[in-house]
Amino acid sequence: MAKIPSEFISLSETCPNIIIQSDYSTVKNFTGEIVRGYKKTAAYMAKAPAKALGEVQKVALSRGYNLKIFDGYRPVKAVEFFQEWAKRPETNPEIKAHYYPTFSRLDLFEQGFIAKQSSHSRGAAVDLTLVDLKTGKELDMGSHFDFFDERSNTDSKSITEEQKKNRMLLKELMEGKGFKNFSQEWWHYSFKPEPHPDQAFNFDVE
Ligand SMILES: C[C@@H](N)C(=O)N[C@H](C)C(=O)O
Ligand SMILES: [Zn+2]
Repeated sequence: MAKIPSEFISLSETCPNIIIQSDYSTVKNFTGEIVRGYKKTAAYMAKAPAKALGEVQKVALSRGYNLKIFDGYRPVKAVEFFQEWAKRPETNPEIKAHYYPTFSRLDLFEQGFIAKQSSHSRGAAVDLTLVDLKTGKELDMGSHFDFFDERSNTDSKSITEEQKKNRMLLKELMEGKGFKNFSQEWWHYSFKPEPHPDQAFNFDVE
């Protein structure tokens, strides 16, 4: 049984039947490695944001969509792992082409796509998308999760009207329950006010 601090709760508890796709607990992410601190497919957040996400899910379900979570709470050790990874030389051109074709690893921090002190570690942020209940498929957002490029900016001019509409639907649902979008990444939302603004956590996702 996972040992989770009392300030946190599993999103599976506050959001019944939520879909969790934890790429960081696999090698299928921008580092090409299992990210430090991710021990299984699970997602946690601080209690207030987790409950607010449950409210988002209720509205989404009533409109024919479920939420798919890519990441919730992120241990400090994972953020450190990202920084160590960025200092290492490029090794896999396929991964680079898939996740950050136009930037170097270090650029990703300088450009703001990856934070050195992340609201994910404070339990306030979530990376997510919408899934159509009828088809079981993700809505087309015009770029995939963790595609670090201008195209992933929420108001990117390089996407279709349909993709823009899908991003705006996610934004409307999230903003309706107290989350704010990070304009550089359509999938990243932080709950405001943060319940633990001065505390970064470091327990494993297990
Ligand atoms: C790495 C990406 N999924 C993300 O969450 N980026 C924001 C800026 C963060 O690292 O907090
Ligand atoms: Zn994020």
